[in-house]
Amino acid sequence: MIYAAILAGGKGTRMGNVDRPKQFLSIGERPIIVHTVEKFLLHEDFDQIIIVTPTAWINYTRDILEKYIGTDERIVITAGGSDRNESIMAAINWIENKNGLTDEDVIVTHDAVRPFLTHRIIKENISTALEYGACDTVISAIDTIVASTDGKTISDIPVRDQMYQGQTPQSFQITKLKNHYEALSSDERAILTDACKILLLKGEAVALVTGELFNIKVTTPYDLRIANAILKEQIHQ
Ligand SMILES: Nc1ccn([C@@H]2O[C@H](COP(=O)(O)OP(=O)(O)OP(=O)(O)O)[C@@H](O)[C@H]2O)c(=O)n1
Ligand SMILES: O=P(O)(O)OC[C@@H](O)[C@@H](O)[C@@H](O)CO
Repeated sequence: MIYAAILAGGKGTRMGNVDRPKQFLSIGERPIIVHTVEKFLLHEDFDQIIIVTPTAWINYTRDILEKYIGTDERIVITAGGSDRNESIMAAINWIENKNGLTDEDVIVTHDAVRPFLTHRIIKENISTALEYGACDTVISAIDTIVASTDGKTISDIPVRDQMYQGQTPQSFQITKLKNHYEALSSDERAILTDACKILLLKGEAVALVTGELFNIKVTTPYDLRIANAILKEQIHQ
């Protein structure tokens, strides 16, 4: 089976003083999450599209999806977790409880606040996860990456042509992701800001899928302005 997990379980604190989590703010005439869910519904490969949201926002999520998209039997809405990876695991738990898990099952995990992903990115995530067991959507680093372990002086400047910026989707053979996540210590889990590192910590290979510069994550008020500009540009293309 091929599943999508659309990660909308966050609070959006970096968006500042808004009346709802950022995934429900609008770009153009529609909430960000509606733009994102629509991209997945346009893909016939998905057997189920699991949207994880904060418990208090489950009914609201159902209402806005019905208002803007209508109903679709592939859509499931369930409560997210305490952090991004716990939200992914909440989606996997839903799958296991409903359908069980086999080693052939793949999940495409995606930030709900990245509404500009493309059909090609989704297609390549599915095929690459089926072939390699795990993949990450990335773009080549544009700026030179500077590392600092003390936050005061530079500890490293890696070779830029070996550097990439992580985006999403991040896609996996489900049993591989689940088994490795459950084997992590709490210290290992605490440093994670994505899901691919779960596999790396356990020595697994993670393949690259090429993203797009416009596949941005809407995190701050500035990103919201950029996202509206990207939407306007795409509408007029
Ligand atoms: N417990 C969580 C935390 C985050 N996310 C999702 O993961 C994506 C990327 O995370 P981020 O941009 O950090 O979102 P927030 O955690 O909501 O933002 P902030 O850190 O500003 O609070 C978002 O779509 C967010 O909804 C999630 O599903 N469950
Ligand atoms: O939750 P944060 O915004 O801190 O980070 C999320 C990002 O790591 C995630 O969206 C991808 O970029 C992973 O590569």
